Amino acid sequence: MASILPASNRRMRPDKNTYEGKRSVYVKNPYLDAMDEDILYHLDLGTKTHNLPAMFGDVKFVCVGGSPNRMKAFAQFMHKELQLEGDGEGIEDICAGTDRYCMFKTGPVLSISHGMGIPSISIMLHELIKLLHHARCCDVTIIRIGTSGGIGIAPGSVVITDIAVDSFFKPRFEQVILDNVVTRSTELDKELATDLLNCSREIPNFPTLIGHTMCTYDFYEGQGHLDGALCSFSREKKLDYLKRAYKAGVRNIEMESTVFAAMCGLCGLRAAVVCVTLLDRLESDQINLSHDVLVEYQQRPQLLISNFIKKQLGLCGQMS
Ligand SMILES: O=P(O)(O)O[C@@H]1C[C@H](O)[C@@H](CO)O1
Ligand SMILES: O=c1cc[nH]c(=O)[nH]1
Repeated sequence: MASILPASNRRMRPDKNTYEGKRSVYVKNPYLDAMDEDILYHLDLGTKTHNLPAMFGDVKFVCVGGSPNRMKAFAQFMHKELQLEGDGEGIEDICAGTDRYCMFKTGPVLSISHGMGIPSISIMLHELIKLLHHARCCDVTIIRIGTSGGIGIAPGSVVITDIAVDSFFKPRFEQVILDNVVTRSTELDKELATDLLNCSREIPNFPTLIGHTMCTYDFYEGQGHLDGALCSFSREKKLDYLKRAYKAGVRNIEMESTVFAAMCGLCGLRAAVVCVTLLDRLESDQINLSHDVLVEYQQRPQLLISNFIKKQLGLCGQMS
């Protein structure tokens, strides 16, 4: 992929953020326009060193997930599904110059890892959103494809999030800015969620539902695990909490959806969260699936999203 800008182009700056009749990617930072160069440090990309419009201008779908290997596997899968040239095995990590995140591009689909938890995905999203903005991308759909703990549903179920809630079951993300707390909405695109659910119905034996997703700051104490290094609550308290979550509409728990929904919503990205559940937290805490089952479960959101993307691109006669 041609990525490094010739010296003569190094002063090139993106145009203003307006694209007639299209939904552009917004940045809401008055300082950005005045910057001579924007270095996307954690992605090892920049506006002077890379021709971002040439590299990424055609991106229409961005898929993100915690694990670098999963996101590479997804890119290879998309390569096959979109019937792109070659076998996709040698697909290049665009962010190879940093080991913070990895990024792969297959046609109009970008696949990026975000690590675990709100701080990690938040840093990636700041730089990704600026990247899409600098590249003048428009009409971008972004989907988090992840794993989660289910509440009261069979392991292996795929949950499409209608709204992300915090540990108090509230649809909000509280961003600490300097020494202020700013509350942001965590609503996701309802039409996109419904389209994804309809798409899932075309896949045989594919348990899928729409529900609230609870996003916590921690895997163990934050999610009521009895198996962490620290645990100061009883089994009864844990179950009482998870049952109250279920009653509030929560069907799964993970660690990124609130900030993902908040940031994408503010920046004009059509966003969805699709996570497979690895266990039912009313039944257990330890994830003891065999490797093969774990791999198969993790592929479920990938299969759904690949079918969805193919449909969107008019390749629906070739569903997996
Ligand atoms: O996308 P992944 O599968 O990494 O998402 C969940 C939430 C945490 O990042 C992690 C905890 O195991 O998995
Ligand atoms: O229980 C789980 C499983 C995966 N990811 C989570 O955040 N929680």
